[in-house]
Amino acid sequence: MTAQLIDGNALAARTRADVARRVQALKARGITPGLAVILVGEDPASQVYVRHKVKDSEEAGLHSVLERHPATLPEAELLARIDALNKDPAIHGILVQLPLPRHIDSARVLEAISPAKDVDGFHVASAGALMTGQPGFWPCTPYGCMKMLESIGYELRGKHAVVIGRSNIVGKPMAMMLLAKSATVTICHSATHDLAAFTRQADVVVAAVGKRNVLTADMVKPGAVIIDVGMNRNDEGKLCGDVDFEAVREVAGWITPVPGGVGPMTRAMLLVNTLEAAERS
Ligand SMILES: Nc1nc(=O)c2c([nH]1)NC[C@@H]1CN(c3ccc(C(=O)N[C@@H](CCC(=O)O)C(=O)O)cc3)C=[N+]21
Ligand SMILES: [Mg+2]
Repeated sequence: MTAQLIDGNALAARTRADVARRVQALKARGITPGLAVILVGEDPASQVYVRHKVKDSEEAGLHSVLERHPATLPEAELLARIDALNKDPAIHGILVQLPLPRHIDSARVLEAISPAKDVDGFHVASAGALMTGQPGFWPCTPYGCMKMLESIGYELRGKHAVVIGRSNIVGKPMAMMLLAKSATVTICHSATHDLAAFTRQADVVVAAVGKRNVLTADMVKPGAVIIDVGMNRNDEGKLCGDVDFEAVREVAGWITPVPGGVGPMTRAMLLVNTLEAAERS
């Protein structure tokens, strides 16, 4: 059996088209959704990512502002910029690209963003809202994973979902979203004894570790749904996920590729969150 692919590029394109339609409807009411993206420093990967985010938003008809600051920007100045954007009525979403330079306290910066404009969903208020089932912004990567599961009509209720990874950005919010759909959720991490014993029981595995071949074919129950959040480089320098894709696809029922899986959906969900921030304003 060869797994069916969950095509993140195609789903992201449909999501962006839907956002573009809703943006036009908002514009007809005199509201243009606005996204501010703040980049501190010259990290090459971050420069590529923020350019993508700005391009995506412009193509969907959003107004976007890219703010670039030198790596030496004092934390107080960054906080002052966030304060100004919090008060700017043309801006509905604020994203501070991570990682930040070491002299800046990332947690303090993320907490300075108004929860009403927290389209990354990284504020503690957003995390608390997700955990307690209240309205708030969901982090784009796990939210995109949920949309991928939804796109194949997968019923999570009563299923065993194993999340590998416990970051605040992916693993923990992913577990909360799966739990909200009444899955039985296990969170595995670097201290887990016998990871394979858990993944072999899983109907759904979400791999979000940031290490190649964390999930191999012998660790997968036949027919399981495999969501690969990893973004790594193989020995040839090619982008690859956390899953041993070619071998696992012969066992799994569904699988997301890297590239072309979770990454494009992460970007699309940022547009959705920004649009919804404007709709709520
Ligand atoms: N405040 C903040 N929010 C973020 O959401 C955030 C961040 N900081 N810092 C960096 C990470 C990384 N990230 C990616 C999203 C999509 C792709 C993506 O679209 N990847 C493509 C391939 C890209 C390529 O070819 O290099 C894919 O998987 O198909 C990649 C990386 C968002 N991040
Ligand atoms: Mg990703």
